[in-house]
Amino acid sequence: MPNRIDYLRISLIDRCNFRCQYCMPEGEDLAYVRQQDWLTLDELLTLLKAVFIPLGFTRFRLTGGEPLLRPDVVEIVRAIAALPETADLAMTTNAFLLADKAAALYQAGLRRINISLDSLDPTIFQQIVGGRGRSRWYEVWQGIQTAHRVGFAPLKLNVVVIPGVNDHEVMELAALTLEREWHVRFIEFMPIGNGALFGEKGWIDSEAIRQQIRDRWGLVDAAVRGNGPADVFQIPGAKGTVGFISQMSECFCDRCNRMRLSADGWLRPCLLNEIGQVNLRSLLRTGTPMTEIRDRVAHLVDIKPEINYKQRESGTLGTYSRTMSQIGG
Ligand SMILES: Nc1nc2c(ncn2[C@@H]2O[C@H](COP(=O)(O)OP(=O)(O)OP(=O)(O)O)[C@@H](O)[C@H]2O)c(=O)[nH]1
Ligand SMILES: C[S@@+](CC[C@H](N)C(=O)[O-])C[C@H]1O[C@@H](n2cnc3c(N)ncnc32)[C@H](O)[C@@H]1O
Ligand code: SF4
Ligand code: SF4
Repeated sequence: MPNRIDYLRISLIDRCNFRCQYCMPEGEDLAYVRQQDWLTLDELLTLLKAVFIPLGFTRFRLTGGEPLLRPDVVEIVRAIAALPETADLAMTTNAFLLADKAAALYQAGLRRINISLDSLDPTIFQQIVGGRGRSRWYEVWQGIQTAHRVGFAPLKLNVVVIPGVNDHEVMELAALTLEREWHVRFIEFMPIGNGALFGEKGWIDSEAIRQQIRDRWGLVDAAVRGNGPADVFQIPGAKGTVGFISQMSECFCDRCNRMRLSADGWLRPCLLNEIGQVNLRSLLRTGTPMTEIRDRVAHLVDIKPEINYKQRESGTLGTYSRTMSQIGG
């Protein structure tokens, strides 16, 4: 029985205020989508109401680039949260601008937020996210604290583990869950965004990290689940959980439940396979009847199992014309 495809990751913008080494390294020349090519709020709502919701999509995640750079992000949240069919609305952000925006986002109806935090050391953090001067770790930490205070729950922290860069911090990051109701997820580095860095260092198997945690504190299965691919565990007695997103060492494509919509309206059936993409913005703007657009998307949903990524065994991925920041992770 194929999985139900009901989760849409919506990238609001392909720009970012960070330059994470593993995603959009400094110095790399990226062609950004022109602002007039962004799907407008009206176009996004039209697609949700007339295409995605009728096809059974009810769970939505706003991502980017950095979604908080999108000027109308609060209005977008309010509009999607107000749709009666929305069963879940979440955001993935680097949290640099979150301290100022957390309350407005919460009031607009956002309840769940995943934040990238690759290091607890401001110097290492700055090395990972790029930029000079005072580390931007402090604003991010402030953003996380504010989100917690405002009431976002579950609050998840995403850590991309880069061998030789932040892997020595894994235990300290896992320890955040002991006293706080936070959910720390370790993500295996994927070779999309910075092939050179990946080539040198590769990824660390989730099981190796689990074993370190098990040896120190013990580890049991946790009941808390998200919509995504994380396997979730808990240190006995901890308030939060530790999750593992193991796209390199373990395959979760057989439970894939999602598609991705880029800021300029390209619908992408699989993160790691460029086959089958369709430009919904262009269909919309050329007046294609909504029934026809819906049929095109319904067809993609039907054939998604054939498109889903299958080259995992080789341990390498293809070359991609769009990187993670452009797709939304
Ligand atoms: N290969 C692959 N990786 C994914 C997929 N979905 C999420 N990921 C990875 O998991 C990371 C974190 O995802 P999030 O944006 O936090 O979303 P999520 O894990 O789906 O969210 P929850 O609903 O909270 O479980 C992404 O940046 C990717 O690295 C997917 O479909 N395929
Ligand atoms: C592309 S970012 C967009 C949202 C936001 N800017 C952020 O960083 O949370 C979404 C997620 O992709 C992850 N990511 C980016 N490049 C990656 C890579 N090469 N391998 C694994 N995860 C990656 C990030 O860590 C982040 O959790
Ligand atoms: S991971 Fe997120 S914060 Fe880092 S460069 Fe990519 S889009 Fe920006
Ligand atoms: S790689 Fe493709 S098929 Fe596999 S989980 Fe990610 S989006 Fe789904």
